[in-house]
Amino acid sequence: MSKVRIYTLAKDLGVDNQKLLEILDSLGVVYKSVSSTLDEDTVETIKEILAAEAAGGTPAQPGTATQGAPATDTTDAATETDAAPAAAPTPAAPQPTPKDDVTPTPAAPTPTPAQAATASHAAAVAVAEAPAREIPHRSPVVTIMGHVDHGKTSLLDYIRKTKVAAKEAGGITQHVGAFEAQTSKGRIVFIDTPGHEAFTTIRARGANVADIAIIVVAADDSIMPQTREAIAHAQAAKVPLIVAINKVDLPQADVDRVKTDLTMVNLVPEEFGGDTVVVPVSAKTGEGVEDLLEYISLTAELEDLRADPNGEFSGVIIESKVDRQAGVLATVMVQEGTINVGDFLVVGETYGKIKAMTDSLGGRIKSAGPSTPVQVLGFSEAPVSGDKVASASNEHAAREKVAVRVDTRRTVEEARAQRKLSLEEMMGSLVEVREVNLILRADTQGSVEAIQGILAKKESDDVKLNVMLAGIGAPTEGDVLLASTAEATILCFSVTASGAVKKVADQKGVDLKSFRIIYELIDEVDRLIKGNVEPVFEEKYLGRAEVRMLIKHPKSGTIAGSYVTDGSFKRNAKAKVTRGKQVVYEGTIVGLKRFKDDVREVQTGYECGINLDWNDVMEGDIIEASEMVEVQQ
Ligand SMILES: Nc1nc2c(ncn2[C@@H]2O[C@H](COP(=O)(O)OP(=O)(O)OP(=O)(O)O)[C@@H](O)[C@H]2O)c(=O)[nH]1
Repeated sequence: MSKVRIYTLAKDLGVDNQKLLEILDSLGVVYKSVSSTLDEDTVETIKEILAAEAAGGTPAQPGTATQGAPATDTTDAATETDAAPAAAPTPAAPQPTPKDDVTPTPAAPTPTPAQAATASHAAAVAVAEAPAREIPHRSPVVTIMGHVDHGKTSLLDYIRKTKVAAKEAGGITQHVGAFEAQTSKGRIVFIDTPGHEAFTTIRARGANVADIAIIVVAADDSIMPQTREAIAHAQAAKVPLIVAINKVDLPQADVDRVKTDLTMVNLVPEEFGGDTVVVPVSAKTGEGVEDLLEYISLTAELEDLRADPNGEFSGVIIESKVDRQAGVLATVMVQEGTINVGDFLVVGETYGKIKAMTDSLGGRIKSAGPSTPVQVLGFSEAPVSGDKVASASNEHAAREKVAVRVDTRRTVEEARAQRKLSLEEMMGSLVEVREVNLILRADTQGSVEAIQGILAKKESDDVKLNVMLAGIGAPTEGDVLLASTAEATILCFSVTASGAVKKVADQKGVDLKSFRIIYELIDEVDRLIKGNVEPVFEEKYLGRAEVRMLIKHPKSGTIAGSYVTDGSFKRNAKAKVTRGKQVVYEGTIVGLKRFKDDVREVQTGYECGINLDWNDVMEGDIIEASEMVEVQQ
C-alpha cells in the first residue's frame, strides 16, 4: 500500500480529521498538516485503534481501571465526555491517566499496542477536549487575495454561482461584501470586498476578520508584486494561507513553475516537503475548485475555530453604504454572540438600533450568530469598514458606551501628545527577542537582495529583523497599511513614495524613509536595532576662539581671523558668537582655514580663518563652537 494523506484516510474511515490528528498525537507521530502522508504501519495502527474503540465496553469500575481491558474502558470514558461535556465523570470512573492505561497489573491481559494507544489516546482526548467542547465550532471566514487579473473575482464568482443556495423568494440578491457558500464539507463564508479590504483597511483598524487567506496565482504569470504583498498581509495577520494556482486550463499554464517560484518566497509546497497547501484550479472550468473548498474546510478544522452564539456579541463592519431610500446599510460580520432585530449596536462613537437585517442572499432575518455576514439597517451614520461593533442592552447603555469611548479617545490623545517612552518601549523587552519589522522597497532586484544580504548579517540573539515584504518599485498604500498594522518601518532605496502614499503614511504614523546611499539605509537599520526610537542628540561644547582680525573674501564674504583659546574648532560645527554679554549670532561654521588651506579641525593655540556665512562678525567677538552628538540610550 502506498502512503496515504491524513484527510484521505479520515474520509475513508468515516472519522473527522481532528480525531485522526488526536490519535496521531497520542502515537507521537509527527505531521505538518492534514495533507501530510502516513506510512502503512501507522495506518494499520490507526485502524486497530478505531476498531478497538468501535468494539466499545463498559465504563471502568473502581479498582478495575487497570485490571480489565484498558482500551475499552477508557474509550467509553472518552465517549461519555463527548456526549456530555459538562457532566463530571462518575465517582466510579476516575479519569484514568495515560500512564495508568498502559500499565496493567500482572493479572490483566497485556493489551495490544493498539489497545494501549487507544487507552492513552482516549484519556488524552477526554482531558483535552472537555473544556473546549462547550464552545461550538463556527464556519471559517475566507478572503481571496492576489495580483491584479490573476482571477480573484472569477474564482469568487464561480464559487458563488455553484455553491450559494438559490435565493429566497422575494429576496433581492445584493452586494454586501460577503457571501456564504454551502459545500459538502459545510458552510464557508467568503469576503468579497474588493481591494483586499479584509487585510488592509479592516486590519489597519485593528480588526481581524478573516481566518484563512487564499492567495490566487495565475498559472501563466506566476508570482507578481501584489502576490508578494498578499502573502505578506496574510503572514502579518498570522492566518493560514492556501495557494490557489488559477487558470490551469490555459495551454501556457505552468503549475510547476509557480510551485518553484513559491519556494523563492519561502512558501514551500507540501509536495516539495514544505507545509504550504497548493491547489491547482480553474475559475473558468471549475477544475480543482472542489478540492480548494475541501482544503479550506480541512484548514478550518485544524484551526479549531469556535465562537459562542450565546456569548457577548462582537462583530466587525465589512462595508457600508448609504442607500437613497433605505438609509445607511452596513454589513456586519458577527464574530461572537448573536444579534437580533431591535438590538442596539455601538460602532466607534455612534450607535444605532437594528430596524431590519438581511442575510447575504437578501432574505430578511431576525437574528444572526457567529460567522454570519448580515446587512443591518439602523445606523444614522455610515460606519467605516474595520470598525468593531458591540451591542448594548438598551439606548441608555448604548449612550453610556459611546460616552466612555469618547472619554477614552480624548485621554489617549492627550497622553499621546505628551508621550514619554518607557525604558521597555525604547529597548524592547529585556528578556524576549525583539522583532524589528521592515518593509523594503528598492529600484532593482539586485538592490533588494544586496540589502537583504546585509540585514541577514545584522540579526543577533536579541534582535530579529523581520523583512515582511521586499519589493521593487515605489512603496504603495498597501505597504503603508501593512506597516501600520505590523508596526513596521518602510525603507526605500533609490525609490521614493508618491505624495499620496506619503500622506497616508503621515496619517497612520508610519515611518517611511528613502535613501540613495545603501550605507545610510543600513545606518537607519542599526538605529532601529538599537532601540527603535528617534535618536536623541545633545549639544557638546567643542571650543572657544577670539576674533582678532577680519578678512574680506570675494566669494565667502567676511572671514573671522581667530585664535583658538580653548578646545578645538571643527568644520560644520555649530557656532555661537557673543559680543560682550550678548549673543549676536548663532549658526554653522561653513568653512575653516589655516592660511590658504581648508582644514577640518583646528586645535587650541592656533590661528585660523572661520567662515560663518555671516558678514557682521567683528573684532573682539568670541566664537564658541559646539556639535550635536547622539546620546547612547
Ligand atoms: N482561462 C482562464 N481565464 C481566467 C480564469 N480566471 C480568470 N480568468 C480571466 O482572467 C481575467 C482576470 O480575471 P479577474 O477575475 O477579473 O481577476 P482579478 O484578480 O479579480 O482582477 P482584479 O479585480 O482586476 O484584481 C479575466 O479576463 C478572466 O476571465 C481561469 O481560470 N482561466
